[in-house]
Amino acid sequence: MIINLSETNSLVGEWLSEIRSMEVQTDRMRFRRNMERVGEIAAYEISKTLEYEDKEVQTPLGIATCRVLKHQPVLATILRAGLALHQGLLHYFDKADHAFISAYRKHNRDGSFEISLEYVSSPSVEDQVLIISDPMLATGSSLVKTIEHLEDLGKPKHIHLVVAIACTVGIEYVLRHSNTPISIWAGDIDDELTAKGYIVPGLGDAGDLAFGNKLQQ
Ligand SMILES: O=P(O)(O)OC[C@H]1O[C@H](OP(=O)(O)OP(=O)(O)O)[C@H](O)[C@@H]1O
Ligand SMILES: O=c1cc[nH]c(=O)[nH]1
Repeated sequence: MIINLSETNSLVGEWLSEIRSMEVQTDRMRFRRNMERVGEIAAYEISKTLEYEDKEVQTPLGIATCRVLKHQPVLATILRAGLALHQGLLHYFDKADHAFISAYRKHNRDGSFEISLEYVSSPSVEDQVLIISDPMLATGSSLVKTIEHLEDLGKPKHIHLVVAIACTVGIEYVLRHSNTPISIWAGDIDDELTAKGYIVPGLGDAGDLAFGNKLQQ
């Protein structure tokens, strides 16, 4: 299932316009906060797909039957660009366990790159609903490598990918390579990818915009 959150009229369109805008991007705090907001909305939408159970709650005046989550999802993110989006999901799924994965593009002299995955800290994902956040789904190689690694630690029941901008090529690549049912929640979807793996029109380099330029590795 692929959900483009910009397809229906909502504030997501407003936030995406700021996230993409060269003028507004210079305000790093707004860039990160808008990423959080996309994560918050995705969390709310994903919450409608999860399992619930009744819970009796004592109020000052009586007993209320409330619908509460049956199981908490596991929230995973890819360092470093995913942190703000992850924080948005965490605002809503505030009781969840977390996984952190470091994946970055290691560039070769000829301009090509491989994904280097160096740090993984994760709870068991066996039979869990796993929500992975990463702002950009470009070629899809970072997410596929991350999913493969997490799947080695256990078989999740379902994977939800939360991204700010997804590229159609990357979406197809991820769906082709996963062994687990996947839903992709994208703030918006673009069709073009440059030879260097940047989404067009996209937004630029999400990690650098949120946290500053990094030295090339
Ligand atoms: O779909 P892909 O082609 O794999 O590209 C997407 C990756 O690129 C960005 O990370 P980046 O490598 O810029 O790392 P950063 O978090 O250090 O900025 C982004 O956060 C994704 O992880
Ligand atoms: O367009 C892109 C592609 C990968 N990573 C980014 O930050 N931006």
